[in-house]
Amino acid sequence: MNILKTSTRVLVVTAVDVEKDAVLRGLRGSSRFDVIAAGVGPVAAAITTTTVLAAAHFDYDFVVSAGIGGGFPGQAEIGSLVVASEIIAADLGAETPEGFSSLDELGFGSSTHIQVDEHYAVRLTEALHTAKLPVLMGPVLTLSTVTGTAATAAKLALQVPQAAAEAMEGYGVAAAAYQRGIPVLEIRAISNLVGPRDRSAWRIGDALTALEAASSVLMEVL
Ligand SMILES: O=C(O)c1cccc(C(=O)CC[C@H]2O[C@@H](n3cnc4c(=O)[nH]cnc43)[C@H](O)[C@@H]2O)c1
Repeated sequence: MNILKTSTRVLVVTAVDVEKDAVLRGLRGSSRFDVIAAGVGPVAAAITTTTVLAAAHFDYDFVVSAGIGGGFPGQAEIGSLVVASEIIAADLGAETPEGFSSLDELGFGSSTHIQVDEHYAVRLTEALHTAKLPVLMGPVLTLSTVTGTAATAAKLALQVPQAAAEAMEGYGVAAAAYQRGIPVLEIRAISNLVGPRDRSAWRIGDALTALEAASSVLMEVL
C-alpha cells in the first residue's frame, strides 16, 4: 500500500512586520510555512486570518499566533517564551459589581476560551526547553487594551489565576482557525511585564531574538 505523506502546511500570524521578520529568520526559508503580519488587535487578526484561510487553495494543518507579549509577574520573565495552554478573550464580557463576567457566564453561548492543540503545545514547550530556551506553558490572555496599571494586572490574575501572558491577537487568530476546524497554537516572546505602564522598559529586541529562536524550534516540531 502506498501511503502518501503530504507535508504539513502552517500559517503563522503575527501582528507587525518586525515580528514577521523575526519568525521568517527563525524558519530559515522553510516553504511549509507562510507568515503574515495581520495588524494589531483581535479584530485585525481575525479578519486577516479568515481572509487568508479562505483564499488558500489548500488546507492549512496548523495556524499559529506568534509575537511579543506581556508576561505576568512571577510567571514569565522578560526574554522568556510562553506557549499557550489555552487562549482566553479576557475582556469579552461585562464588568459587574462582583467582578468580570465572561460571555459564557452571561449566557450568550459564545466561548471566550479556545483550546489549543494540546499535544503539539506540550511538544513545542518540551522542544523549547530542550533547546535551553526559558519557556512556560500557560493561559495566554487576549485583550484589546494593553494593561497599564497594577490594579488591572491584579484583576486579570484573579480572573485567570494561572495567566502567564497577555497580548492582543491570539483569540482573533484562534477564532478564525477554529471556524475552519484547523488546530491552533499561540507563542509569545515576553517583551515587558504586565503592570504599570512603562513603555521605556519594554525589551522588544530581546523578545524578537527569543521569537526568532522559538520559530526555529517550531519548524522542527510541526
Ligand atoms: O504603547 C502603547 O500605548 C501601545 C498601545 C497599543 C499597542 C502597543 C504595542 O506596541 C503592541 C504591539 C504588540 O505587542 C503585543 N504586546 C506586547 N506586550 C503586550 C502587553 O503587555 N499587553 C498586550 N499586548 C502586548 C501585542 O500583541 C501587540 O500586537 C503599544
